[in-house]
Amino acid sequence: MSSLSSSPHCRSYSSAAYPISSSCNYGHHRTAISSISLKQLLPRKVSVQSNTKARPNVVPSEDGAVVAPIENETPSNKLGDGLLSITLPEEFEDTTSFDINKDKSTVSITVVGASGDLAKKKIFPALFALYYEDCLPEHFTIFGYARSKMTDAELRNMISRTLTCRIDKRANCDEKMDQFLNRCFYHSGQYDSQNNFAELDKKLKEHEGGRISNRLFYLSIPPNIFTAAVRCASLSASSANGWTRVIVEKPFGRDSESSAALTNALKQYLEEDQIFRIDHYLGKELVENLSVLRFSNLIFEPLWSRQYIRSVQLIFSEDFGTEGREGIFLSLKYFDNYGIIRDIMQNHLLQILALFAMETPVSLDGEDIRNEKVKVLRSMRPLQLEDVVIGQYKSHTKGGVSYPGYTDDKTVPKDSLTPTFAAASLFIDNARWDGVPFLMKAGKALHTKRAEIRVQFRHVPGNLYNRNFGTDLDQATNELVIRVQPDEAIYLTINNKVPGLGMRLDRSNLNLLYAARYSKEIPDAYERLLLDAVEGERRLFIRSDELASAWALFTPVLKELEEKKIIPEYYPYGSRGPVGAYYLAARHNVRWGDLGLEQ
Ligand SMILES: NC(=O)C1=CN([C@@H]2O[C@H](COP(=O)(O)OP(=O)(O)OC[C@H]3O[C@@H](n4cnc5c(N)ncnc54)[C@H](OP(=O)(O)O)[C@@H]3O)[C@@H](O)[C@H]2O)C=CC1
Ligand SMILES: O=C1O[C@H](COP(=O)(O)O)[C@@H](O)[C@H](O)[C@H]1O
Repeated sequence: MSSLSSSPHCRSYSSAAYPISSSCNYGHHRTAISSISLKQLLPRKVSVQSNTKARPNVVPSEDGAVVAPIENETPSNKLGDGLLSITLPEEFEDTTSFDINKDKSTVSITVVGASGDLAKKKIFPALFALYYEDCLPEHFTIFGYARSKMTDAELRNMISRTLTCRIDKRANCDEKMDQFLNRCFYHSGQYDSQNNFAELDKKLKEHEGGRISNRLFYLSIPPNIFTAAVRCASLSASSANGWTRVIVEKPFGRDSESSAALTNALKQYLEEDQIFRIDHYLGKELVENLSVLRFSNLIFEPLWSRQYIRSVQLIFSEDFGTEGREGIFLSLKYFDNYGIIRDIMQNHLLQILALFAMETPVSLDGEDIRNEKVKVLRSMRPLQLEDVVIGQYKSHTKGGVSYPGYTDDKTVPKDSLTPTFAAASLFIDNARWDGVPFLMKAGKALHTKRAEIRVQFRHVPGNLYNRNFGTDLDQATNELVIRVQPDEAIYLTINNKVPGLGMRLDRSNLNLLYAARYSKEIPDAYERLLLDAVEGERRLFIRSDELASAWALFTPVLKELEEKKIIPEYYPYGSRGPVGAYYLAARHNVRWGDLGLEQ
């Protein structure tokens, strides 16, 4: 019998959505590995190995039966030698896929653009974190691919500078790093050369050693070379007998037309289910928690509509500008060509909005969730010029320190009108959200670094405490805040009585501050997304119809801003941004929830 490899951190469990799941140190994860489905096996006898530490994969035993790990072994199901025999009922028509060749399969991850900023800063560290947490498959190899000439040792040296170990458990860190680096290799090649990718293919095969090869390509390169790289990778380095998946980084075009052209080009070489468009905000812990909060707590879902919610605010701010950024920011003047609406709103904030506003999906399956998100996006009104305020930061001196303006950067044209700040009001024209303003605000070089979702509830009708108790309850309505970063938290602002013999009202927060509640370090978004891509879980990746709907909302206004050369409102570096944003909210009878905050 094939032995099932065990990881002390992996356990199996089952649920309707994720029938067989593994968990490394992150909590649950899905396994959707190609091979056979239970349906194909029925009504065959199934043997289950009672090894709680085993990975939850199913392998054939010598007599052809299927062997799977189980969580709990009882005397009644024990057959002997840790084996259990069950016959599956006919109605167990499950399409669950099991990896019948676990020991015979391998995953090769190729980081295309390995010499770049994102690869160094995020991708390799995330891969190491996955390895450190025992989340990568037993047989895996990592290849860096780029034009730069480098040896394996040089790549390892480069990567090692950005690897870190979890603060909460540094045990065996150096050892783990060495083991990880020994599984990293490099191949130098052009992005548009089939020959170079064929050479990579040869090297990958050597490492795969005859096992079933599953291949993941992470395109960490400028967008103008996405298609060439996909063409060459697909034609010359696709897996011959396993899966091939490609992670694509944003930007996915700069408007509806260019995005559609990119999608069509990718689809010449890849099926939709091979394309993993990454939006790293979807991998953030608190964004993942959004659906859990809403759908697993009775108290929220009934309030989640126009009836109780006055406005929803999606706020992103950074306390630094675009100066000094490396990688594509610097080399391709990316930001000046895209601006904050394309950089943050059309993707990160809109994705959060869609998750926030969607109807209950049929299940937690990736397609069911993405179907609901698309419906929200398709129900939205395309943005109008009057719904948008744009700004650009200018230089400012504070405490003797002088901060540069956006156009002071040598790589930015002096007359650039590119917005570094934008605020917008969006509407979802469906029964649940009719008339509720969804306000977005995103900016660079502001007074603070923060990303949060603020849900402002309506006032209490006929409120007994409306007057004379120290608080204007028409203003002091409940607010639910999901702080994505920093200091991840979920808190609800309520009105309460100030203790004492009198009757005075106060506002307080019921606060779930993650750092106080959990000692565990929160994984980086890239870790979650890379693991999902390896496991074939598509829930957090953007489907092409989602992308097209997202661009349809923003493209008209982006064109109008550019054609009419709308001048941005200038705001000092480190300020709260243009005052126009406050008027925009006021037009909808709303105040930005982050206004009163010190930081
Ligand atoms: N950096 C970041 O913080 C973020 C990046 N992204 C996206 O990730 C991808 C990679 O970004 P980043 O790492 O910053 O990019 P880089 O500019 O660092 O480029 C990555 C690699 O691509 C190669 N390259 C760069 N310019 C060209 C060119 N004109 N023609 C051919 N090859 C080129 C270089 O490798 P070599 O010369 O060795 O071939 C470089 O090391 C981009 O799509 C970007 O939009 C998304 C979010 C954040
Ligand atoms: O995608 C992008 O995100 C970063 C912010 O990401 P975060 O995880 O650090 O919040 C932003 O700086 C960059 O402009 C944008 O391209």
